[in-house]
Order: sequence, then structure tokens, then C-alpha cells
Amino acid sequence: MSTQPKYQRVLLKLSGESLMGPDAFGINRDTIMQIVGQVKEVVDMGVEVAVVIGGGNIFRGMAQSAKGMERATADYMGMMATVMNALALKEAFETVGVKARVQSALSMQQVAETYARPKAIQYLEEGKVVIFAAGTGNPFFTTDTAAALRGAEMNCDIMLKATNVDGVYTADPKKDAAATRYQTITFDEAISRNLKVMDATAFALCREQKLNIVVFGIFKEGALKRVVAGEDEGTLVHV
Ligand SMILES: Nc1ncnc2c1ncn2[C@@H]1O[C@H](COP(=O)(O)OP(=O)(O)OP(=O)(O)O)[C@@H](O)[C@H]1O
Ligand SMILES: O=c1ccn([C@@H]2O[C@H](COP(=O)(O)O)[C@@H](O)[C@H]2O)c(=O)[nH]1
Repeated sequence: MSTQPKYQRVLLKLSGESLMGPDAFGINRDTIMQIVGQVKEVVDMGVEVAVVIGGGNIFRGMAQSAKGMERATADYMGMMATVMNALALKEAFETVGVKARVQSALSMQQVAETYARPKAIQYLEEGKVVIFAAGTGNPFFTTDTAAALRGAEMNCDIMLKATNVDGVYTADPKKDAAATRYQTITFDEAISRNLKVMDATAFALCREQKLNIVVFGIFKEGALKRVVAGEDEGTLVHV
């Protein structure tokens, strides 16, 4: 019997670093195909998937050259890094037979469509994966905030933050071996404890819009499907 999804429309936030796999920067082919395979599993369940992609895998490598630059200029470079990731993701989706469209918050008409909410919703209703690139289109923000924004605009049932850790911990698990994972946590607690898994602006927008989040590890086989089916996977951040 096929698994029934708990959510009909999801906003999947993929960190740029999740595309690196074992590499030091850039996009690892096997890793991107593994991620796309997980998304295909939930598309095949009939779930509508919107993706916001980060840029850390490309942008962190340029951090040295961004030093001394105006913050806004560096941020525009960061947003352009997310466009590169979005194009790579779209190609990867098409190789496994999943129709995908890229919409960019910054206009670059030869490269991608510019973000338009009604068109994006139409694509989702048609079963296409919509990849949102260039974050919010504004410097001083992050792609986590873009994910909260697009998740609310697309009327998504949940935001799924796919990352390289398997949930929200009492402290950064990469720095504190004694940190323990929450099964669930409220937005109020996550914000007041200053947990750095997501930025405070993104948490605050999700709280205000009542858009719950599941933080989970994308490298665990079948994790996305389990999250979408409502099984116990990762950490639920809720109102
Ligand atoms: N309390 C915490 N619980 C879980 N993870 C935490 C916590 N505090 C900090 N982190 C860190 O947050 C990171 C999650 O961020 P993520 O992978 O989404 O990166 P990002 O900076 O948003 O994306 P990108 O790579 O695109 O810039 C993890 O690598 C983890 O080490
Ligand atoms: O709305 C946005 C989103 C992103 N940026 C810039 O891009 C990089 C990469 O995004 P991550 O969320 O870190 O993956 C980010 O560091 C910002 O410099 C932005 O300016 N506005």
C-alpha cells in the first residue's frame, strides 16, 4: 500500500552546503542526485513541492574575496550563487523525469523566470517542482527567511528545513558533543534560547504566519518521505 502524505504542499529549504556532499565546495553530482531522488519520492506521492535553495556551497568559498566589500554587494553575490544552485537542481530534476521550474527573486530574464506568485502556484498545482532562487531578492536577509516568506506566500502546510544535522539541538551539535536533540520545540523557546539552526527573522516570520517547521537530516535515506508521511523524523518547531 502506498504511503499517504500528511502534507499536501510543502516548502523544502535546502541549504547550499547540502549540495557539497563530501567535497569542500561546489556541487557534488552523487549528492545532488540523492537529494533529487528523495524529492521525487514525495512528488510521486502527489505532494506539491516548492524549494528554496541556499548558496553557502559556492558563496562561502568566495568569502575571502568578499572581505572589505560593501555588505550589500557581497549579499548580491550570495544571491547569485543560489541561482547557480537552482539551475543545477532543475537540470538534476529533469534527468529523473520530474518537471521543475526556476523562479528568481532577482530579474535575469535570459537565465530564469522572475518570481511571480500566481505563476508559481499554477506550477505547483500542475505537479511541477518550483525552485525559488535569489532568496528574497534583498541584501541583509538569508535564504531561511526567503523560505519562510515563500512558504507563507505559497500557502504551504509546512516548511521542511533539510540540513546536515538531524534536527534542532540544545546547542550546535557540531561544536558541543553533549548537545541533545529536541523531538519538538515551540517557536518561543527556539527564539528565546537563541538556537542558531535558523536565523531569528525566519523563525519570527514562521511563528507569525503559523507555518510550522520540521528540521531534519537530508543525508538519511528516505528521511524526506518519512517527514512528509508525518513519521517521527527530525524536530518539529511549532506555534
Ligand atoms: N541548536 C542547533 N541545533 C541544530 N543545528 C544547529 C544549532 N545551532 C547551530 N546549528 C548549525 O546550523 C546549521 C544548519 O544550517 P544550514 O545547514 O541550513 O546552513 P545554512 O547556513 O542555512 O545554509 P547554507 O549552506 O545554504 O548557507 C548546522 O550546520 C548546525 O551545525
Ligand atoms: O534573501 C537573501 C538571501 C540570501 N542572501 C545572500 O546570499 C547568501 C547565501 O544565502 P544562505 O542563506 O547563506 O545560503 C547569504 O549569505 C547572503 O549573503 C541575501 O542577501 N538575501
